[in-house]
Amino acid sequence: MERDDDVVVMGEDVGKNGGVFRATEGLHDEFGDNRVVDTPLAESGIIGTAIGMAAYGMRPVPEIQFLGFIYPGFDQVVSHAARLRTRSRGQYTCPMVIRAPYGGGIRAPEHHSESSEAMFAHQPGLKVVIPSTPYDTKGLLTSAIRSPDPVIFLEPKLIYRAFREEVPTESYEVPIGEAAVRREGTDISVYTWGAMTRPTLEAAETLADEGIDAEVVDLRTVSPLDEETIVESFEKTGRAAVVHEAPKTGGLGAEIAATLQEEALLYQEAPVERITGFDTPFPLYALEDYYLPEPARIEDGIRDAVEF
Ligand SMILES: Cc1ncc(C[n+]2csc(CCOP(=O)(O)OP(=O)(O)O)c2C)c(N)n1
Repeated sequence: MERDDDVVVMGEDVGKNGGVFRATEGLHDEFGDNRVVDTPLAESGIIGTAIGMAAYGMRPVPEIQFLGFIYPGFDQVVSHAARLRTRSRGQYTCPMVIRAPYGGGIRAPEHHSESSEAMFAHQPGLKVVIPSTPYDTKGLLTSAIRSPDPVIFLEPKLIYRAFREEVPTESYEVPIGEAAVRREGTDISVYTWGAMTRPTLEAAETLADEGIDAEVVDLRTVSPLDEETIVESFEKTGRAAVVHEAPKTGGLGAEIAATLQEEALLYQEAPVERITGFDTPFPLYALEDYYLPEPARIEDGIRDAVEF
């Protein structure tokens, strides 16, 4: 925001209040009413306004308070933001970043915990980014804001303030569309992202004691997928599991499994395991821990694939 006056933050309570998760804290004091805008509770209006601002050269960063509340603005995202470039044959672009806390694990009520990243990944014209570390969050958000096209930037609520990491004060970019191999291994490739990265790494460490050496790939961007890194890892291990919070049916696990079939069938030694949430609406507190993949369930899934 210091470097580019066109970057404007907007959303429900992002200004004086600093946002429900304090992600925009201090920005209003520093940049004032015109750069940090408290909006009405109206997601369609927030995103629609941001699209207009973006089309005319600004770089709006609207916050949707929880991803589960984006649906009133979904029409704006799909019908307009995603296709402004193609509709206008490149005359207009939509350099907008929609930030939204998402995912489960913090005992929030209905609408606050779901993981609908696959819905956005299925829309051509959008990029969908999900960081899993503080360092990546800053670098990916910077890349997203500088991107000429719309980015859906999903922030896993479970890992806000969950751990600390050194983050440079200077500006840097982490490129969109590049996965990170978080743990190298030779027996199975485990693909995950966001808040599931840490329990997956924990499961991999436990399995290492049993002699199962899992490679853990944090996708970081779920659209476009980094097919090169995904396939390269699989060619080494021949086995795969995908861990995501979202329901299994129609989730990105299916997309990754299909990609492996198309690109590396002859390397495949076992069916691709999908370790996911369940095909139900996200449950209330009592069942939340059961719904979300946790290390023991992730370990079981990986064992199944390795022992097939
Ligand atoms: C469509 C939608 N967007 C966001 C929210 C999250 N949310 C819950 S309460 C609230 C603030 C409501 O403030 P106000 O309308 O002034 O009512 P108050 O609770 O202060 O009486 C928000 C943004 C929501 N519940 N639904």
